Amino acid sequence: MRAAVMGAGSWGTSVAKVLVDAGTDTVIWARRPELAEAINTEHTNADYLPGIELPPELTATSSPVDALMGADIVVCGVPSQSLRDNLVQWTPYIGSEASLVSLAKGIESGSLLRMSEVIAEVTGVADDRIAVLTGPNLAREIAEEQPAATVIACVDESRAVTLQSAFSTRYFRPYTNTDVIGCEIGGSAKNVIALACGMASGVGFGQNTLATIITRGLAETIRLGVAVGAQIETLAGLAGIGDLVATCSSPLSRNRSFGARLGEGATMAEAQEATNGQVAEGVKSCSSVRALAEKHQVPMPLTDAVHGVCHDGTSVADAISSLLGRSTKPEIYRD
Ligand SMILES: NC(=O)c1ccc[n+]([C@@H]2O[C@H](COP(=O)([O-])OP(=O)(O)OC[C@H]3O[C@@H](n4cnc5c(N)ncnc54)[C@H](O)[C@@H]3O)[C@@H](O)[C@H]2O)c1
Ligand SMILES: O=P(O)(O)OC[C@H](O)CO
Repeated sequence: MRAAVMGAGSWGTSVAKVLVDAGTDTVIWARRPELAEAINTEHTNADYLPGIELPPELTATSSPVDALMGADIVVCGVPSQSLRDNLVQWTPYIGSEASLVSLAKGIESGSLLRMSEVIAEVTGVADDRIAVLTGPNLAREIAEEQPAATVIACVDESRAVTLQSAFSTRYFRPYTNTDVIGCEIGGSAKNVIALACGMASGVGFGQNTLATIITRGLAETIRLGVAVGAQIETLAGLAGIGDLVATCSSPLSRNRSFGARLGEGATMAEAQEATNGQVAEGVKSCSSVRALAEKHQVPMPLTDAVHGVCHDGTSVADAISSLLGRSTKPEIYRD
């Protein structure tokens, strides 16, 4: 097995390390030649994972063609809104039998497609060769080899099992799932809910508020998931509640950190600084998740509130008042 990890940000680099540690021959593509050089010679990626020693077996290149040639597994490790443009460049060099694995947790703006749908549309690859890797996986903790589980989802269960083995290490434990939709909805929605948790924490609210947002965030994620064909069990698992809890609770989360700065009174530009130049997917995906919910007539009040703060100039205080001012309802409802 040979893997190409396309994207040398924090998660692409951690996943490349996992693959090498799992015994999979791996090359990582970095946009900047100097980063590829640093990975090859110093075995570090100081911008994204400072202090982490990468395995010497991991090779890097700034040529997407060199990375993709002969790869059995192509791991898509760039942010959601740049995946389409990158895939257009990569497609001619992707092998006819290769598995494509999406790492990105977002919904494409405009098209409202999930990342596996973007991959299928651009590359023309059939669904049974497209997989998603998602779960409670903060990149730095995985790079530090802290134990964690994840999900590898593919409609072709046997391909998911093959990939499971390519990504299995003594610290990283993948479970298979055939519910690609549920895994992608869980991964995209949790970033938006983590922004809300960050805002609450930035304002100074404690654990009751956070638990309320996580639980009601899961409720609206399940409503959206069910409307687009996800299984509730998936959202009750690692790709749903698991990732939601990790992202909403950790100061390592870029989405939570971004929200926390907004809750403290920072502007959007100031909040961006809290992520050290790394992507906080929920900032853009709150609009596409909201649009997807509107398309399916699914109420997502927390997502609406986050969208209002990030894109409509609503203050965090007004967003909170408006959420608490909504009419009372039963805990469980579907419409
Ligand atoms: N970091 C994590 O803990 C983590 C964990 C699981 C999933 N993810 C998801 O993985 C995806 C990638 O996130 P990340 O954490 O590696 O992000 P990052 O910001 O750390 O790195 C993004 C990488 O993509 C590259 N990039 C950015 N824009 C690009 C473009 N237009 N064309 C080509 N390359 C571009 C950057 O140079 C960088 O190498 C996101 O969807 C994120 O939600 C992240
Ligand atoms: O840092 P975040 O907020 O992008 O979250 C990282 C991962 O998705 C957690 O599983």
